[in-house]
Formats: sequence, structure tokens, C-alpha cells
Amino acid sequence: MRYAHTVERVRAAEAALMARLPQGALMQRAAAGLAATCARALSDLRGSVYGSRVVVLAGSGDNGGDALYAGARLARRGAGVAAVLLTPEKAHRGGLAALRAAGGTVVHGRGEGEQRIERADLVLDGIVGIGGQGGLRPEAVPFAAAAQRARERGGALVVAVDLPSGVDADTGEVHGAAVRADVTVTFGTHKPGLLVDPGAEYAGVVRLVDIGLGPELGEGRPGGRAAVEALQHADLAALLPVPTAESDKYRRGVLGVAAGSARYPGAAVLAVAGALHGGAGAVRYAGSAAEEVVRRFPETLVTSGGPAQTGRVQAWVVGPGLGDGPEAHRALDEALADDVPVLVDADGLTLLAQRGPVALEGRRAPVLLTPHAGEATRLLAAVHRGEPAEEVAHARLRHAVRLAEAYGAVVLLKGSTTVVVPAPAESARVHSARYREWPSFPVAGGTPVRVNPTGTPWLATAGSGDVLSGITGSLLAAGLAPVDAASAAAYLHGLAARTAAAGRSGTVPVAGAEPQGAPVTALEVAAAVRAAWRSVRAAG
Ligand SMILES: NC(=O)C1=CN([C@@H]2O[C@H](COP(=O)(O)OP(=O)(O)OC[C@H]3O[C@@H](n4cnc5c(N)ncnc54)[C@H](OP(=O)(O)O)[C@@H]3O)[C@@H](O)[C@H]2O)[C@@H](O)CC1
Ligand SMILES: Nc1ncnc2c1ncn2[C@@H]1O[C@H](COP(=O)(O)OP(=O)(O)O)[C@@H](O)[C@H]1O
Ligand SMILES: [K+]
Repeated sequence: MRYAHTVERVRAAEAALMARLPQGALMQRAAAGLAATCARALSDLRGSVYGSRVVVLAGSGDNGGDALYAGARLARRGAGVAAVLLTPEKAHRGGLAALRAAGGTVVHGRGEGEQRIERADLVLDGIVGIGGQGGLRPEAVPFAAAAQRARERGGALVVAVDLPSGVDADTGEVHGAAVRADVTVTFGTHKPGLLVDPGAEYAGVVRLVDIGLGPELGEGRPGGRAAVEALQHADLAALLPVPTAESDKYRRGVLGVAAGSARYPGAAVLAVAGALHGGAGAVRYAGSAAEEVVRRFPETLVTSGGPAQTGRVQAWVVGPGLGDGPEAHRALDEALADDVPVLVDADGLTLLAQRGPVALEGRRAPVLLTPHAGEATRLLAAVHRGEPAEEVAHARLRHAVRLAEAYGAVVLLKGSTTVVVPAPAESARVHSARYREWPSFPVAGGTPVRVNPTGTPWLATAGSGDVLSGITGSLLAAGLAPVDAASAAAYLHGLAARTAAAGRSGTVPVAGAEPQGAPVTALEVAAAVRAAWRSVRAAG
């Protein structure tokens, strides 16, 4: 598992650790790790550190201190290091003295600073770290723009110190200008903003430097004190159900799928495709696309009636391609009336938004909502004001938490970074009538939010969401807890798309890297789940 902690937690852990260490020890650990990463990158880029051109952008806090000390270490190895001080009178004194003692220089004036940046091999972004508020301040913007020009020219590598300046450490939100980095060297633990878009996109490849904060952060205990966590191959291998000698199709899980309509039969086929590849022992389909489904997948048990006419299932997927007619309403009602976990997606979410959270009241078994940003907007409009979809996508952690709170449901919010939020505890369940203030992220005392590390923009293709619903439903029917089912399905789905696009299995996701290969269709993603599953088990 990869864990990320909020600024508040990092500060508390840092304070506890610093009390036992000599002053400045943590900063030296951070600077040593940072300089080592930069030295490796410079060696790869130009063959050696000696003679390379490095510019340090240093703000007024300890983030600037880290960058200046790292600059000093690079200068001692023969790099030409120049520092641009954003507020010279407040620059980190120890770091600046170390840089000067190692032969580094200070650049004066904006023009010279920009020129140096544009000619640099490596730019260190130490403008602001976890002490930052909002986007970059105006005085920093021209230097960030110069760094971006240097990157685009293909010359310079931009390395962010702890996190890209201007990115919100706790949420990944970006308000205004921010630095775009190729590599982010982060200290002690990941910050949520490095794992969630848009922040994750600004961060590029993230390298973690261990500075000894682990025990203070509760590492080693399940979940520790993390606000966000991301599954890795080994976690997934432990979660995926594997049949035993005693298994039969019922024990492996029977999933009900209520999807598709005369107008959208394809959604039914795609949801069933995802379900069959997701490992259910059997899939029961209920709806008016029964003929199309059985023609394409003869192994499906079908009825043209609704969920109430279907035999027993261990979980329902309801919504993809249902439309909004009376049959669609009936399918949603009947699925929600069954005392098993229910995943509501697509048109099912639009119908649910018309009714609001009250439609889920009285249910005991879990509900899992899987909206994209537009559907999330509609669901939120039922309880509060509907913010535009772009705003939901831009602040995805916050909005997914709001949705989970408002509907008392597990929420998987799809998009460039898919996030999975656990349902709030019963006591914290808030409904529209009592709604006064939105909860803020992270929910105090809450379980970590899961973020999916395998997503790829190749998934932005019609019907791929239906496939995800099917995979998730299968894992729900197999008995996985909803958060596990949702996050494991998102992981497999992303990996399957990468595998299908690249034409080879086992592709391990690399953050910040350009997508490999060629376009894929939703059905091909479903078919590639098998290869993804194999690669996960091989690694586990
Ligand atoms: N925690 C740990 O374990 C360790 C932490 N370490 C390091 O310390 C870093 C945190 O240092 P920090 O606390 O000094 O804050 P930091 O991020 O440098 O910001 C400082 C000042 O920036 C300003 N400013 C604010 N917003 C701004 C904006 N948008 N745009 C521009 N400027 C802005 C504002 O100053 P003001 O100008 O208002 O006085 C603010 O006070 C952390 O990220 C890591 O690198 C490691 O050394 C070792 C272990
Ligand atoms: N830019 C992107 N990067 C990564 N994944 C994406 C991106 N855009 C969409 N996706 C994924 O593609 C799928 C699309 O689902 P959805 O919006 O429901 O489409 P549809 O209704 O056509 O099936 C989701 O799993 C979503 O997370
Ligand atoms: K920074």
C-alpha cells in the first residue's frame, strides 16, 4: 500500500521526531535525498554532475532551505549552481550560507533569473512546500513560466522539492499558477495532493525520501494515520478472490445486472462483459436487452423482466443504459429493495439524483455509487447546490467525500484520478434536511480514501464505465467489502486498459508517463482484465 498523510499529520510527526534529534537533522536528511536524486538525474541526462547548470528557486521557508542545501551538495560535486531568491531578506540563512560556501551564487533581478532558468539543465523548485496557501504568488509566476519554457524546449528537468509549488498538499487542488515538475522528491511520506489530479499531473514521477517519520505516522498499523492510500500490485493480489476446491458457482458469487434498454442495449452487454471477466460464478441479467446479452455471452442467465423476477443474487449492478422511463425506475426500486449490496451507476444515478438520499433510507446492505463528475454534480444538486462538473473534477476528494456523507454510501468518483470514499459511520450519516455545512476533507477520524494509481486516459472511451461497473459488481458478489471491491476493480480496469493499449501484459503503471500504445475499446478493456489479473497474481 502507498500511504499519504495530511500536512497536519506530517507536522505533528515532524515535531515529535525533531524533539529527539539535533537541530537541522531532518532538513539535512531531506537535502541529502534530494541531492542524490538530482545527481542521478543529471548523470543520466548529461553523463555527469560536474559542469551541469542548476538553478535553485528558493522561497522564504524550509522548502527553500531544503533546495539551497541540496544545491550546495550539487555545487560540491562540480555543478554550477545559481539561486533565485524570491524574498531575499527571508531566504533560509543556513541554506544560503552553505550554498555560498560551496561556490554557488545568487542571481539578482528577474531578467537574469529567467535567463539562467532557460539555460539550465536542472531547476529545483523550492518556492514553497507544505506551508503553501493557494496558487503561486505573482512574484513567483514568471520563474515558474521560465521553468516550463525550459522543459518544453526539452532541455531542463524540473525537480519539485516535497511537492510542486502551488499544488495543495492535502487535496491536489490547484488554484492559480503552479510549477509543473518532471520529478517530485517528497519527504517522509506522500502527500495526498501528489496522488490526486490535478496535483498528481503537476508532480510527474514521485520519489519518496525516508527521513524517519514512519513510526511517528503510525506506519505498520493497518491504515496508520493516512488520509489517502493507493493499492499496489501486492495489495491487489491479496484482495482478489481465488476459487478453492470447495468452490461452486454460488460460492464464487452470483451477480445481478439490471442495465440496458431497447435504446441502449450495448450498455447491458458491456456491463455483463465486465461482470464475467470480474470472476463472478454466475451473472444474472434482468432487462429488455436480454436477447443481445445472451447472443453475445451465452453463459449469462437472462430474464426480460426486472430484478424482482430474477433468482437470488449476492449483489446488484443497476443503471448503465437503463434510460429514464418507468421500467428504469422499477429496476432501480427492485434492486434497492433487495437486501444485498447494490452498485448504482450511470442512468441509475440520474434517477437517484431526482429522488435524493431519501431513496436510500431504510436500506441495511451497502450502496455503492459510481458517478463521473457530471453525475456527481447531479447527485450533489439534490442536496445542495450543484457545482459544475469541472469544479467536481478539480476538487475530486472534497466532492467525493461530500457525496458519501450526503448519501450515506460508498462513492467511487471516476475520472483522471478515480477516488473511492468509504461510507460514513451511521452516526455521521447526514441527510439533506439536516444538512448545514459540508464536511471538509479529510473527515476527522475517518478511514483513508483510496485513490487509484493505474488509471489511463485511454479509458476515456464510451462504455468503459459500464465495464467497470460489471467488474466491481462481480467483486461485490464475491463478498469483498464495497471499498475493496471498488478500488480493486478500478485498479484492474486501469491495468487492463494499459495492457490492451500497449499490447502486452504486466505493464506496471508509471505516474506521469505518457500513455503507451494505441486506442482501446471498452470490450477490449473487459477482455484484458484476465491479463491484468494474471500480472497482479504473478507479482503477489
Ligand atoms: N515537515 C517535515 O517533516 C519536514 C519538512 N521539510 C521541508 O519544510 C517544508 C515546509 O517548510 P515551511 O513550514 O517553512 O513552509 P514552506 O512550504 O517552505 O512555505 C513557507 C512560506 O512560503 C510562503 N508562501 C505561502 N504560500 C505561498 C505561495 N502560494 N506562493 C509563494 N510563497 C508562499 C509563506 O511565507 P511568507 O512569505 O508568507 O512569510 C510561507 O510561510 C516542507 O515542504 C519540506 O520541504 C524538510 O526540511 C524536513 C522535514
Ligand atoms: N482522462 C482520464 N484518465 C483516466 N481515466 C479516465 C479518464 N477519463 C475517463 N476515465 C475513465 O474512463 C471510464 C469512463 O467511464 P464513464 O464516464 O462512466 O463512461 P461511459 O458512461 O461511456 O462508460 C471511467 O472508469 C473513468 O475513470
Ligand atoms: K516545492
